[in-house]
Amino acid sequence: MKLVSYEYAGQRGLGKVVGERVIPLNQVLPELPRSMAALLAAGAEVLAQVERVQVDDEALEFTQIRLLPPVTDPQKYLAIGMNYKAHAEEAARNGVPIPKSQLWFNKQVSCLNGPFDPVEMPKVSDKLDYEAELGVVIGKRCRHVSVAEAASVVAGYLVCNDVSVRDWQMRSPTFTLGKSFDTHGPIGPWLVTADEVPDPHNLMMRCWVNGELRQETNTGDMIYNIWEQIAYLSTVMTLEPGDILATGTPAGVGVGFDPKRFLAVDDVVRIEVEGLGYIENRVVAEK
Ligand SMILES: O=C(O)C/C=C\CC(=O)C(=O)O
Repeated sequence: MKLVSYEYAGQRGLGKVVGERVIPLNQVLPELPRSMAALLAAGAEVLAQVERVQVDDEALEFTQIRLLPPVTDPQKYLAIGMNYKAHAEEAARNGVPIPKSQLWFNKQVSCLNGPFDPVEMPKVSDKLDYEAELGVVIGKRCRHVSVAEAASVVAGYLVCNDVSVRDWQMRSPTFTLGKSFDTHGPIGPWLVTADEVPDPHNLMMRCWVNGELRQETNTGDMIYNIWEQIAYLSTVMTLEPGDILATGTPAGVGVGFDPKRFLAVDDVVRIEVEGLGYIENRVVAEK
């Protein structure tokens, strides 16, 4: 299934994508939770009910709705740095040491943004950068998950742009502030449930800026794979339904070029992951 969060006539709801249309799930199933994290927490039986919903006259056209981040209310949005070899090497050229273990940082959930919404160029920096990433959405409350069990706690996958403000990122070893400006977490366009992604470690991922290809990889090139990431994180913390993990960006980020190629106002960043669709965001000046 492809599940969306959307806004229509001033109301927010959950939808299921069928072909070119979106079934307004909260209209068809009034008892259904209105947020993705709550829907995932409701469990397999409720999701099976959603699976059975058929398209009818109530279905909306994409032109009628605004897509929101598929998960609008995660408890956590965590991202791993330097998780593709060629990217770790380009970062090392900028003086960022190659990590000896998984390097995780927070993107504050307040940075989440819709798949086609504008991304702001901060007033305080012009070092704005893009990072194409495969996103994982957790489907079950879990702790101490083994590598072998990790696939069973995944609800699905989506496309992420881990937008980064490089000077603010490097002001502190946690990266957090430079990764967390408002609007700097576009995700989407929908959550593709795990049953429709037979091998998340074999997906082509690409990023274009104004039509120019900047990043291209296969997700099989990750240093730490998704199952290792979930096992590592869940050693430390309970993961909750709706939590989002960004699984690393490949080589080709703007700060990796010589001279550096940061984003400018009016640039358009498009990121596509095979089987998951694409997100596309224009850079605008911060209001
Ligand atoms: O300065 C660089 O070259 C890149 C630094 C950090 C990489 C990063 O943010 C990541 O998410 O990976």
